[in-house]
Amino acid sequence: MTFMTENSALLLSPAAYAEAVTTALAASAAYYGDGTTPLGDDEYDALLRAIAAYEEAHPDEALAESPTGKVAGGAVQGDVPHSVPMLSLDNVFDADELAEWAAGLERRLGHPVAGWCVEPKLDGLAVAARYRGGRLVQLLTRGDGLAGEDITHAAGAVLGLPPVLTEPVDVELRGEVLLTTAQFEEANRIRLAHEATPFAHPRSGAAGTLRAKDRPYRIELTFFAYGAIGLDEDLGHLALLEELAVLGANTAATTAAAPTRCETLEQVRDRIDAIAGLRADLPFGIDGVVVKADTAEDQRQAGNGSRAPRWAVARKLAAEHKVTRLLAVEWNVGRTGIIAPRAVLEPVVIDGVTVTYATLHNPSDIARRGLMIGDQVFVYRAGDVIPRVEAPLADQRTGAESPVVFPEACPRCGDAIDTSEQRWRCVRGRGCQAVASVIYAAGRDQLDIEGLGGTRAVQLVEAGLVKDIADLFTLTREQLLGLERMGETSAANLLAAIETARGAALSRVFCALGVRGTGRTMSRRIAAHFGSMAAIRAADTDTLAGVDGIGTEKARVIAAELVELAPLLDKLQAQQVGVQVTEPQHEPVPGTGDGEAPEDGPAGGPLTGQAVVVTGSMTGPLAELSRNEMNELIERAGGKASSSVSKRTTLLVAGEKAGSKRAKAEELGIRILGPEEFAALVADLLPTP
Ligand SMILES: NC(=O)c1ccc[n+]([C@@H]2O[C@H](COP(=O)([O-])OP(=O)(O)OC[C@H]3O[C@@H](n4cnc5c(N)ncnc54)[C@H](O)[C@@H]3O)[C@@H](O)[C@H]2O)c1
Ligand SMILES: [Zn+2]
Repeated sequence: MTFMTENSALLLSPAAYAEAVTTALAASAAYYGDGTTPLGDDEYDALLRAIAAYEEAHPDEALAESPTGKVAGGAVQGDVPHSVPMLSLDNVFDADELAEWAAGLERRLGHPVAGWCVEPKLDGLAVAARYRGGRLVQLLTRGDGLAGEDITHAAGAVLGLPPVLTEPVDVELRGEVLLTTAQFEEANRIRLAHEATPFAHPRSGAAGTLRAKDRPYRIELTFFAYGAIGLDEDLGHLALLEELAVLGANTAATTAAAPTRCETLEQVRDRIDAIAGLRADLPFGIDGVVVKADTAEDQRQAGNGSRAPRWAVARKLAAEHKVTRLLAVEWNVGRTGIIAPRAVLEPVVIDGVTVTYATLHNPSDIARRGLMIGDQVFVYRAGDVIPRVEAPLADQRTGAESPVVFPEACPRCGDAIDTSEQRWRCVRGRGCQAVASVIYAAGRDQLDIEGLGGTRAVQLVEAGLVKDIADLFTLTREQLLGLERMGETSAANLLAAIETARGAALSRVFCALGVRGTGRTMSRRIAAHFGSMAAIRAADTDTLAGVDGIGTEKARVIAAELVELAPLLDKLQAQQVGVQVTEPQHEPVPGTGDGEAPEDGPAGGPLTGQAVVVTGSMTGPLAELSRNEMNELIERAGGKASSSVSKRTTLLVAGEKAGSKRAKAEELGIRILGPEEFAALVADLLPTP
């Protein structure tokens, strides 16, 4: 398919236009049929906008079967005529379009709208439920809007749609049938137990379930009423909803996103924002917020178009489900030895965020969903949840897909995998991590323990002497001498190096922990911000987010890691590691948390107020310093170290072979010093060799 981009799509030829129409019709037929469409809703909407734009530019070429202006895009039919047409809704995509739409409505009315109702746009299927004498006699789909399909057989499984109303009235209820999140999960549990393919997402599950006739199992759905025919015609919309609830039907009034009366457009916008904010926590999916003129009088006066009423509009929210390709499955070993699969995706933007990875929970999850590498998959992301792969679009397979390869040995240490539980685990458990974390912690930019390289780390872990980095500090000479190829001298040297590490700066000890999302720079910032390990441990997510460069998301990860690391941190504290306060203390400066202001470090140092970047190789007194040590030096001197040159950079230390950073600094007129000049500037702070 040639068409894919959002919003910007243009159809350039009659052939492209015809292809787009065919694609849209096929997608709609699948969407309203069994829900197996290959397109995400955003893509479908963009496709329709492109088709409409082409038709506006070339009115003579418009095809009769075009979806433009038709309920359900003209792709579905029905054989039971509706009492009153079941219409769709016009869409707006932002606050400006909403204001424009409202102004148009008020122009048409010739007076301001006498109050609005704002309610969730439930992401399911529209149905009409006919009651005679208070008894449910027929359930219909929307179909093409004029006639629907009879789905009365499904009524018994729909919660909120009473078989008998509280009053013996003749009425037709209209509303949405959907699978709540819990019903969706239960549905897929049931489907898998019956060896049926899982539903790709809740809406398609609802569509399939309503139309299915002879399933050997029952899947429960939920109804929300939002309209009726045959009640008092002078009821405003909110009053009508109340009446429906009295009759026994479920309405959105029972939810956190309850329909709300708004007097002004500003209140409407606030309520839309509020409902959008609730979205991730609602127990069912919404794909927008519906704004309706509330009074019956305004509705009558505005009237209906052929596809949609003129007194209501849907403010669409970004889709939470997107279709993309599963490129690979990665296997990551966690701290406790859990081996977890992760989906690598063709990058896809969901609600403004580019998603490249998604969780797959555990190996059986992959098997259960029948995923294959190369599959088109539905990916779900809402609010702060970790994106997850919902299901493959099995009917989109080309034959080029390949099975997901499950690891036979631990991807980190190569030892065996314990597959007896749902979550796989390296047989070494935490020990699997131990070697890697000891090597990392002993590294030059962390605890800098000379003589503790890869081989030694493996030896120590295998001998059972070291399970985590705290164990290093209780090693004895006798224990070391018991190891192969360990003589008196090496043992003494190693113990001495470990003893030095006991007094390492807080930033280095923190860095040695290998907390996810914190490298050297971040560790220095955290250490400088809090000043002690106790203060870091006491910090909650909000406090952590106050550290320059840590967003809320990262703060949450760090806080969670610190909780997980508590036993290790206790051990380190007992060993007096990282308790020495060697970090420059500093109070966060309010109002300067813009990411680049040189705010860290003690006042009064030679680099106070300077934003410093180092490039090229250092010579002279600085020759021995790693880049991290250079950055530590800059911060000790009151400056702020950064790795890239920007307008805010005030000083570049350029050594030999300085390249593009130097050029950029020259271009920006930034002060440049050679290593020797810089060394002179900070001479008092240089480590004594
Ligand atoms: N992915 C695809 O292939 C594909 C194909 C066809 C349609 N679609 C999606 O469906 C949309 C068009 O479908 P549509 O015509 O059903 O229109 P719609 O979903 O944009 O809006 C109209 C429908 O909203 C529903 N609705 C939910 N809550 C409501 C409330 N509180 N008050 C009134 N109505 C409410 C009703 O069912 C109504 O028929 C497209 O914008 C697209 O996102 C997707
Ligand atoms: Zn392992």
